[in-house]
Amino acid sequence: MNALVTRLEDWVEKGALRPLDLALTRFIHEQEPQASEALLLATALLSEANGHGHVCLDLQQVLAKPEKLLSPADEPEEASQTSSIGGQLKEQLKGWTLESWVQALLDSDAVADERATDQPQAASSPLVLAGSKERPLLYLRRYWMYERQIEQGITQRLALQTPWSTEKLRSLLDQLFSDKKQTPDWQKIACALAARSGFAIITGGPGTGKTTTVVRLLALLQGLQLQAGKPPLSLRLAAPTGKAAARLSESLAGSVQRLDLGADLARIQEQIPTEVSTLHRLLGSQARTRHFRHHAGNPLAADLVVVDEASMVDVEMLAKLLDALAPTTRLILLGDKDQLASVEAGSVLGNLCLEADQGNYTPATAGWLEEATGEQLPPTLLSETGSALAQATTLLQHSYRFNDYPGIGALAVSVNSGKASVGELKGIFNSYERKAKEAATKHNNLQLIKLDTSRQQQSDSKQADPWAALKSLVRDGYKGFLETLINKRPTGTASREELDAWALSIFSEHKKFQLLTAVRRGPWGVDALNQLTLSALKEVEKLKPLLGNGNSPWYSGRPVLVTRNDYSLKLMNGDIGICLEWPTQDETGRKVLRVAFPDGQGGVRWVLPSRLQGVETVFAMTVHKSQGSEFTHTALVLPDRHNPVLTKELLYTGITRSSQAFTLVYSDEGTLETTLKGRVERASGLG
Ligand SMILES: Nc1ncnc2c1ncn2[C@@H]1O[C@H](COP(=O)(O)OP(=O)(O)OP(=O)(O)O)[C@@H](O)[C@H]1O
Repeated sequence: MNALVTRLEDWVEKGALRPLDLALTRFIHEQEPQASEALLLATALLSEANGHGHVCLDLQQVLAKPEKLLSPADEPEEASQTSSIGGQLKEQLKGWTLESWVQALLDSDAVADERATDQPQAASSPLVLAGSKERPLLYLRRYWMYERQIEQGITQRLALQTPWSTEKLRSLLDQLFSDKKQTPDWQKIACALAARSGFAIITGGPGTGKTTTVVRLLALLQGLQLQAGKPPLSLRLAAPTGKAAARLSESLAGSVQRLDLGADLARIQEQIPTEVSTLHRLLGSQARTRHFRHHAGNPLAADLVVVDEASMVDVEMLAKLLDALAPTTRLILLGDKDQLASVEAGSVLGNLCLEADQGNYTPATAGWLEEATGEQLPPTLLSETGSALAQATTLLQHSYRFNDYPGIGALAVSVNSGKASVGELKGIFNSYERKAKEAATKHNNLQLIKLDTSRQQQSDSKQADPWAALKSLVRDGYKGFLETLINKRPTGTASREELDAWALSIFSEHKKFQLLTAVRRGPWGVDALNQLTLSALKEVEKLKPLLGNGNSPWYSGRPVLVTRNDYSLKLMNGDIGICLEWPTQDETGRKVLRVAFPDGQGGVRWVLPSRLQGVETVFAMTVHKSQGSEFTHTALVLPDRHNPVLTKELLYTGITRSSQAFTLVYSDEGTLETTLKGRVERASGLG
């Protein structure tokens, strides 16, 4: 036993386990001094797996592919150490069978056997064995409870009956979708299915009309309500981050305005909310606790809740949301199932959408849809045995966003298919670069840059800078934003309105380019790329005085990302602000630096730099953090060697952050290949 604990300590030292994983293992050992190695190793591996986004530990997978465990999330320099740790883990597991491991776990009081029950027990064992005989899953009880809450909350809502007749639905749907462009009209189908059920999922890639559809759905539901002479429904909209909430709010306002309802339905328009809050705010987060103001004992007052960017919602958040809703409150999840999953444990939207590509609509659903919408489902999407969830899920299939920029759409589809080779990827880049040249457009819609960073090792100073192409890209990308900062700066007597207008024009320029990185640490991580960008920008003579001398973290032009919610400053995780130097000086004659943030209502919030606690420079941003945001041009930099975070989902998410142009920067062909083949795999009992 001591040998195992020593080994675990060694793994912590080498960064393969977190101190937290060891602490939990020690806790179990203290509770049960006779604990078996099987229990202690399982506890350490489970805790580590939770840290990497798995909701549970799939014991069979551990035995089959131990090398998939204990890999640091984004530190390539530790990969070699990890492989030897992988060897030690294999040795540790030698001779273990699934049956013997399960039996050893069940022999312990720390593990409760819940394989045969769906009902959460009030038992106190910290660990739960669930799943099935063939696929036993080990959970921390908390996570097991979350999954059960989600299953129950969804099942309960799927059983809710629609209060509206098919004729009434059809009549209003026909009015709302009189501009049919696709056959079948998936947006109309999504509205009908979401109106039929107490729970629905509307998923689709970028620009497939999720927001447009939800606005029409809200108009449909509010319209049916008002036509029945009832008071308007209470509708609440939320997103996982402040950034995503602000973006949805903006696009909803536009979509609601564009709704063409005719005079008789115009009053519906006034009853469609455009205000979107973060999920934390919706549920009433409380300082220093995991608990929310709203829960089963104090449910949220709403008839319907819509959650956008649901791919970013983790298992705990969804469980708490469902817990905070009254059993009759309807829930609709919107999001792109193919995007990266949440940072925290779980890949809930992906798990719930496992059947979405196949449709699996029953003949009964197809018949009802034909009556309610006039649309016919393709026979290939029908199944006699489709689940209840499949009947409430719609995959929007046609992207309207990339009509003018088809290169990004083509690239996203190819990467998402999981079948693209490096050769095919290069083919797509080449063909769109060529098209851009033929059309003589200044900016390429797609651009592929290969850096030869192996030359970095050589000390020959006459060698060209291996990072030159990347530096030139960021100089070009951030030029407009920094020039607006310099050229449009108001004079010393500027009014507050003029300062606000200046900041707003800087925000809109800043959204035109964003450098993305796959990893947080190391030479390809956020810090290194922030430094590289800063030094590249300082090579431009007129930008030098602007960007400070390195003595202070605060300088004019520093873009910052808020990394934790600050309710007193009304700043949310994901908000981006820009540090600006006011044209006036303070009473002591010093420069006045303020960080400008969009206030969400078209104005500016100015904050003293010293008041900002959780912020980081964001010339470069991880793809994870970029979720829920969109930029005119994004450039994604891949590291030069393989790393477990490099997956097709990461690449797809990076590509789809771009609205007009995308640049991929890589230096190693093999890494690009493994990225295209990599998959986010997260153990879970859902789906
Ligand atoms: N049925 C339609 N007919 C014509 N244009 C449409 C239709 N649906 C959506 N669009 C247009 O496509 C664009 C993207 O739509 P929308 O914002 O609703 O998509 P989304 O899936 O929410 O996008 P995102 O990926 O940004 O979240 C918008 O300009 C919208 O006006």
